Amino acid sequence: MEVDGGGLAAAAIPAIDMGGFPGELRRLKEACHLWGCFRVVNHEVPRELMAQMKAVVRELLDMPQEIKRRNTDVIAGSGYVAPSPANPLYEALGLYDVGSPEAVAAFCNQLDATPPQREVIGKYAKAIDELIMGILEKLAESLGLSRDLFSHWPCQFRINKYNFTPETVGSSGVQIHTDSGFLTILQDDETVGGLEVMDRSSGEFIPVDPWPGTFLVNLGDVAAAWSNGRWCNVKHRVQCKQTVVRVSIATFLLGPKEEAVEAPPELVDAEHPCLYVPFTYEDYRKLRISTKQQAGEALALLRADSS
Ligand SMILES: O=C(O)CCC(=O)C(=O)O
Ligand SMILES: [Fe+2]
Repeated sequence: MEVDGGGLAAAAIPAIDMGGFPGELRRLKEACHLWGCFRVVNHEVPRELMAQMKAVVRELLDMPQEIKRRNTDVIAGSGYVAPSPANPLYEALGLYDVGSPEAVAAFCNQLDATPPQREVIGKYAKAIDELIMGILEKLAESLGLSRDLFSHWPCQFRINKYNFTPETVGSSGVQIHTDSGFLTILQDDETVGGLEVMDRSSGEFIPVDPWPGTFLVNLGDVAAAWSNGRWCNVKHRVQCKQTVVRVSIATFLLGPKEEAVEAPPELVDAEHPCLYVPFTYEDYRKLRISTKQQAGEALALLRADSS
């Protein structure tokens, strides 16, 4: 696949060539350790499908509020998010469990999606699932693990719209947070910037410039715990910098549905004692909501050495 050149900032965040393995393993490992995020380039999701999905998402988000409100929560916070006093510029639609044909059909029915829109959503879900599987395989390999460690973890779509206007330049579209799950595949806006990730070494926010045809992968809190602290959960936010509507599509690979999140035994030894007590993703999600700690701080409550 052809990849357009990235901007200066895109060069700072590691770009991983999906066609470049096993050569890319060392850079992938470093990206997870130092950044908790990376761009994936040269992947197999067709550019045309990415564009079609963006168009469908814009159409759905442009529907009247009374229709969007039918997209109700399946798990806490998974459905429609209306603009609020805390986040007046932001709204989102959500689909929990992208891998379930029933869940996809329910989402499409709620929003009166047309047959062509349904077809695009279905194709995109399949293509992203394959991309996730490919990335997970490489992530496991980068740690010297080869087993299929992540099968049947549910995925959630969230399609985000930022209603940026001239008056809102300089304000926040989404506050600093980490993603709660294992990893996120983000198709950011093709032209409108605003996403920023924290450089852990300096604490500074680095702009993630649009880079059409690529995805940004963010590691979340579950990945930090599962890897026994080898990987970091990237802090990020969205700032209003331009006066144009910004649209992004996030696919979250959350965590195991019923079993506990815990580091595989290969990642625990005398030099790397187990950092976190086992926890279920659902309990962790509730903990983040109840403590209002959205930037990974809630993980500290699950430290094995906390009394
Ligand atoms: O819109 C973006 O670029 C980022 C969205 C995000 O961080 C999220 O949905 O968790
Ligand atoms: Fe996020």
